[in-house]
Amino acid sequence: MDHNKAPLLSDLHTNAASSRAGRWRTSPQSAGDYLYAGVQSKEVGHSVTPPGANGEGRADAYIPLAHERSRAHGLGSGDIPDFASPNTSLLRSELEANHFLFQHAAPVMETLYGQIANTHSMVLLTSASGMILHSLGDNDFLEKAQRVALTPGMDWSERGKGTNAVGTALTEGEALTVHGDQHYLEANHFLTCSCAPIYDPHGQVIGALDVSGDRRGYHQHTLALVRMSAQMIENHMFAGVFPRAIRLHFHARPEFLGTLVEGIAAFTPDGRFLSANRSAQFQLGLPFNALKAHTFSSLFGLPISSLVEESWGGLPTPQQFCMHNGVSVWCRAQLEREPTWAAPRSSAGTAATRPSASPAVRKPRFSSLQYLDTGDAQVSAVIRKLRLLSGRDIPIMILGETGTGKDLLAQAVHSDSERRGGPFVSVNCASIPDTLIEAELFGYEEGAFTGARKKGSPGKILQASGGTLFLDEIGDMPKHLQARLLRVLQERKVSPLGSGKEIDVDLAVISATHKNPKSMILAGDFREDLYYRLNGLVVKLPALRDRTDFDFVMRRLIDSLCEGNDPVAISGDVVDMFHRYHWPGNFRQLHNLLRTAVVMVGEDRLIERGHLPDDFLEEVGFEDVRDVILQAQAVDRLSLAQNHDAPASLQFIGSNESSSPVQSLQDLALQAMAQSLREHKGNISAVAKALGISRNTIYRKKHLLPPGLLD
Ligand SMILES: Nc1ncnc2c1ncn2[C@@H]1O[C@H](COP(=O)(O)OP(=O)(O)OP(=O)(O)O)[C@@H](O)[C@H]1O
Repeated sequence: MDHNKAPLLSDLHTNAASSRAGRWRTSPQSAGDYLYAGVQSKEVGHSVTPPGANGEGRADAYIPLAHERSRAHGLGSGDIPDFASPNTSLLRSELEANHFLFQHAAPVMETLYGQIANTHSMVLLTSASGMILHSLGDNDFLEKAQRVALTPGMDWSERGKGTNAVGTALTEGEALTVHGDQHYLEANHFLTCSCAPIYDPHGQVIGALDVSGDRRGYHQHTLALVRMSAQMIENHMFAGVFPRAIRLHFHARPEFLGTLVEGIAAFTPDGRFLSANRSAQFQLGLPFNALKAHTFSSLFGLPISSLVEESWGGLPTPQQFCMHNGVSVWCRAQLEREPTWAAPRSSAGTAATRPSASPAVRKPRFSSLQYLDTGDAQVSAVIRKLRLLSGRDIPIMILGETGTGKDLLAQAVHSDSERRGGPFVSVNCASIPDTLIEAELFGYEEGAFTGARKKGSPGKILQASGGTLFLDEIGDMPKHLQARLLRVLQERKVSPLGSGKEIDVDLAVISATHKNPKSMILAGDFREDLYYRLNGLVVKLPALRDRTDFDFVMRRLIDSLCEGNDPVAISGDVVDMFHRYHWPGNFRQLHNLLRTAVVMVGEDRLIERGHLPDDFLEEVGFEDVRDVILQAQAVDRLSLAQNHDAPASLQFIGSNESSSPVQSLQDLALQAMAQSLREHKGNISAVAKALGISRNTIYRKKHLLPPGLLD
């Protein structure tokens, strides 16, 4: 038989999708499986555990096939192996060629040897061709080993020695044990050998790690040790190979991050797959070659920029991602070096005034739930709920003032869902004239009405089939169309205007409104049945003024607006003003304001009061006065409650103190807040109620209040 045709075990596996022979038998049910799978034994056979007892019948299959290949190589089992002295010049050139492997393997071999010392065995490193490059071993066994040529420079390929752990593991691409008489050559029957192939970060077998010993000293844990050590070598090699890569470390259980069994995958700064270690391949359920066609976002459903954003600036906390196969894993990202487009993450508070550390050329903004989860507790809770519903096609209704990011959130839900490959079709029910909305939504046949386009139009609902339909400003949908929409949602069929036929549609529906749907129902403007059809989950986005991550989102917006120019900082005065303002237009307003300011800043790259529009400054000024009046009222309420003769603020204004009344009123208001906080033991809602001010006003004054009152 031609040895090239000699069968591999992997040939027998119908779902062996990998170039790494025989490795991919099944996809993981859970990434946690790898905790065990990564170290499990593939024992060919020995006298303690009978061949085949270790699952899948594979052990039985190795030996006959390997023996068949050995015969095909022209070997006879009784042959005396070639124990001639090793060819030193060949060894030298093989060592040079395998310098990278040797460098990473040598320290691991030492550690492994430490584990097996005094067990009459030795540790061997071989090249991909099966030549022994390095050996460490017990003296008593070494002598015997030398007799069977377990020394550097000797060839242990299947072609040279027939079935043996090194040769067979390299041929099958699988870790395995060959025990006693399972060696093809009788001369090797006194051995027990466990070997794992070593893969380089490009997915190629570059060598093998082996523990060989006297068969009487067999221990069933040896293969697991060898396998783990090979993985250790592979993980070491991984680190320095992709200098500009983004490295992702992941595992189903966060406590396994940073351990030997974590998955490691590398991506280019624009998200292309570079490499993955064994655990990563196992967890992703794809072999190396199949992964090459993937990107970070096709595997993790997120743009790589959001990962950079999350992980930049120190040791990031692990984040939970859902992989393409539905398995959820904890991830930590490491940047080998800052990609030119990475925007540094700033923290909340004063850091918001800091400019980026380097020119921030960001990729276009992406939409994903992860991207939007920037630290505000209410937003995080919304995102948590949406993640739980992901993939269930439960209708979602997003509430929130104008500009709070309802549209962006809907896009994020879509791009994190299994429908992300399908269309995301947005219809703004408020911006389409009543007369056209029906045609726009349901489509029309050619000539269905005057002004209709020549060839007709499929309509937004049909366009969204296979993806997500986003009905923005659903509260503005004309009532007569609400019934029609309800029918589409119930029956999942659409009938274009002027056509008698009904077409099946398959879509997820997200709706949004800045209005209060319940009040609209009460007022008779919104059909209750449609509301209940749309509100599988209702989530509310907070107003910008109420967000506790204001500083972070502001900083991120500024960074994205700098777009490759020098970074821009923002003065403390402006930040304070932003904190005081109530932002009726929310993100949209902040975005517009900052866009102008970033263009207007001079060479000192600092946004100051003068870079803000006059009407905005006027409004802030008005709000400041209103704030003072509110605070004065709060003080008065408190003093009246304490039976003072006259309201404290009025008493004060009537006195002849020289300091500014505005400043002093603020002090009084602060005192009132502090006192009330003490009385209500820090319960902000109770204080807000008692003083007649918003909770947010209290939060905004946090930095001016005595420490410990508001923690
Ligand atoms: N979390 C965020 N970070 C930065 N920008 C945001 C964020 N959310 C929204 N934006 C920006 O604010 C603007 C308004 O967002 P979006 O259209 O999603 O709001 P909306 O609530 O749907 O508004 P409307 O109710 O008026 O339709 C967009 O430019 C969007 O990119």
